[in-house]
Amino acid sequence: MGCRRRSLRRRHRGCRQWADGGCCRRRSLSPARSAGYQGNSALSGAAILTAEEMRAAEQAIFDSGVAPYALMETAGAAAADVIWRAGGVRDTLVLCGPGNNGGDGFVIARLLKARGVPVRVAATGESKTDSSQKARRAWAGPVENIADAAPATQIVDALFGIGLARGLDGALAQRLGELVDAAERSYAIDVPSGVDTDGGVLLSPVPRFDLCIALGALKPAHVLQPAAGTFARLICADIGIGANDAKAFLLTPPDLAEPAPDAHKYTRGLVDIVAGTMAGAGILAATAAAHAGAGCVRHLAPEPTSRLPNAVIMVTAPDAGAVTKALQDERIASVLVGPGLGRSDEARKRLSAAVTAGHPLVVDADGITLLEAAPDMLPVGTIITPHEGEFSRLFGEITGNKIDRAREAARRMGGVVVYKGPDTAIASADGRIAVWHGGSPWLSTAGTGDVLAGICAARLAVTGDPFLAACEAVWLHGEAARRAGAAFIADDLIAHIPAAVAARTQ
Ligand SMILES: NC(=O)C1=CN([C@@H]2O[C@H](COP(=O)(O)OP(=O)(O)OC[C@H]3O[C@@H](n4cnc5c(N)ncnc54)[C@H](OP(=O)(O)O)[C@@H]3O)[C@@H](O)[C@H]2O)[C@@H](O)CC1
Ligand SMILES: [K+]
Repeated sequence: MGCRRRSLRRRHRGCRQWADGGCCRRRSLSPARSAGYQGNSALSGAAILTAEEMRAAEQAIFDSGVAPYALMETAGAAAADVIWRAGGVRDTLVLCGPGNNGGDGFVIARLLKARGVPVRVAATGESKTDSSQKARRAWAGPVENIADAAPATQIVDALFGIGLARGLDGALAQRLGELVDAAERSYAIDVPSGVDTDGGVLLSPVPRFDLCIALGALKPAHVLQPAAGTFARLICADIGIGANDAKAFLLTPPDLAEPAPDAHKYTRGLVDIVAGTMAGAGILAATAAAHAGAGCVRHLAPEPTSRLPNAVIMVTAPDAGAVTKALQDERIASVLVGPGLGRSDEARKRLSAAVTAGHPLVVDADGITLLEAAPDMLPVGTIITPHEGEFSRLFGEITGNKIDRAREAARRMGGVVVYKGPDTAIASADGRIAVWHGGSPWLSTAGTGDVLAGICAARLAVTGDPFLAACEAVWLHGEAARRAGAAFIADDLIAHIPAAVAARTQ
């Protein structure tokens, strides 16, 4: 065990992938700002702040002596700079709401105009905050009524940000949609107007923007569906917000290490897959585990099969007693149970054998279903990988957004929850949360969950750290899918795991 851990110590690289200042989803922060997050193991990505946390972070800046209007100028300048670089000199219409998001819009309009961009401004009505009134006064041009404003090549949505309290009224939502549809390029300032910042849901119809410019930090709406689907690309502009107290972070690519020079298959990690009657799922999981860095994988199934890779050791374990016996091996570094397990009484016994064996554990699929709303029966540190339906069956109703639900579930079970979906929240019982989003939509195909569970088991065997293992697995799974391209099946996905591992190995 000690040798295995020593050989696989690793560090994440912080936000190096964003150092190019690229303007795309999952490329957002400056390296200088992200450096502050590096102390949080496996959590070196961009901070995700709720509206309340964002206001607290802003207040900290004000308390340090920065005037609110100065911060608005900083935010508007950062956004204007992005729009200038992306759009250059194109006729632009900036839509301004009554609050500080609208104030940002007036600053953006003024600064773009100063750069020679033909800019018009349309507002919903009066500006209601001190800062937004100041920004409006500094805008020297006319202010049109949104209802009558002519379309433009570029649209900037500065109607509502984190202060949106309810859905837009029908006429305004429709007008916003028409203007965005008519434009060649569209930008949402901070969040697209109509999305619930914390919930990640749509409070009224929201058009799809080309680019969302998050101000200061990411918000749940930037990473959780369906809100995260309302823009094609995302950039987070640095406005000097300190987010060291953030509880949730964007998942970043892991840094993996080669096996130690003196490694052998057991020091690299022996993974046992406790399979059941539905052979395919267990085979997918075992094959994925074997491709994700484990030293050795054993497949414990009721029946022999000829469909396993030669490198996977087939162990015929016809009943739970045989599973218990096979798991009495101190070399085992992790056990996966669930894929293809079935839901019979015998499956339940096999699950029990896996759960009580005393090894680091990953539970997926039927294993989760068989727990029957008793997640606390799992050993501390277990990784579970539920999709939406499995999560609800296991934990029942938990309030809050997906990040909140994952956090509470991890606390209740005392382990790591990989709450799967197009947005996957990875939560640890100690409160750490990483969110992965923006992956290939082709992952929505049968068997990919089994592959993810197998990768989790491999990384758990390699690292001995459940949260780190889950973070690595989710990233590797998403990266393998990206490399697999379109219309792949789960079997194809496995072939791309080694390249994903290689891409992150020093
Ligand atoms: N703090 C700072 O200095 C900085 C903040 N920054 C920026 O400020 C943004 C947050 O600003 P904010 O808090 O003023 O809220 P914001 O999103 O503009 O909207 C609130 C207004 O909208 C109104 N309203 C709400 N829902 C509505 C609806 N459905 N239909 C109609 N009206 C509705 C609401 O009125 P009420 O609910 O009272 O009726 C209120 O008047 C943030 O996202 C970032 O862009 C940056 O500049 C950095 C510096
Ligand atoms: K907005």
